[in-house]
Amino acid sequence: MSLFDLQDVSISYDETVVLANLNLTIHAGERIALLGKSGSGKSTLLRYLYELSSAQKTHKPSNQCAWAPQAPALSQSLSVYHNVYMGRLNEYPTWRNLWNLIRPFENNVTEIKKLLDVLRLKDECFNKVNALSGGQQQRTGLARALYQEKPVLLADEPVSAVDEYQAEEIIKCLQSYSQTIILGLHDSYLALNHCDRIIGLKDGKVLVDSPSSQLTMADLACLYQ
Ligand SMILES: Nc1ncnc2c1ncn2[C@@H]1O[C@H](COP(=O)(O)OP(=O)(O)OP(=O)(O)O)[C@@H](O)[C@H]1O
Repeated sequence: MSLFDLQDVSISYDETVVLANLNLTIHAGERIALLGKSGSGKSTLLRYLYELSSAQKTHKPSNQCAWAPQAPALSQSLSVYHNVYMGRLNEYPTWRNLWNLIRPFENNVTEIKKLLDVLRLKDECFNKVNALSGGQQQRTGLARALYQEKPVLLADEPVSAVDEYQAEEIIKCLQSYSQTIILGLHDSYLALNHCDRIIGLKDGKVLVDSPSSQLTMADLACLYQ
């Protein structure tokens, strides 16, 4: 089943075309890494896909995509727990959400702590976001997206602020929460080892689009020259 089918799509900011004449089909179950040097358009493409999925939601019960941007909009004066819980606000009635603000529900705390454990944020669960580092805040945004348990996850640089060991753990975690993942990454090694398809952007175009099993690190060097 195709989730996204872009035919000759160009994406612009005002008059400036960032990605031109894209032809991309993305299927359910794929684990895709978007690669390319800074400014090549990875975030632009991810945001476009998320907006497309949001626009399509009138035809579906709900948006099937969770979105973890590079700079998540977090409520700084609330705890990590409450920011993650916000991923599911729409699932519950208002009275329950208000009650949870004062007295968190045990089942939600258990679920969220399990997720925070993988993201190495468990000890921060009830700390306010404004006391966290940039990397911890980014992972809080990622936890909020994962907590939605949507079948598709679009994540922009989800592991840019962690060490390589933790990056591998986090990518595995993303794969266990969502059937389809599309990640903007800077690390070609991680992309080759944890994703099954690589889409490489350069000069406003798709320069590479292949199964990662058919690519080596040397094949990806062209994206950064
Ligand atoms: N809101 C915006 N308005 C105008 N131009 C933008 C906007 N956002 C991004 N751009 C431009 O679009 C191009 C692609 O940016 P984008 O953020 O998608 O790249 P990227 O590959 O995600 O970069 P990075 O790896 O640094 O995050 C860049 O030239 C950037 O300056």
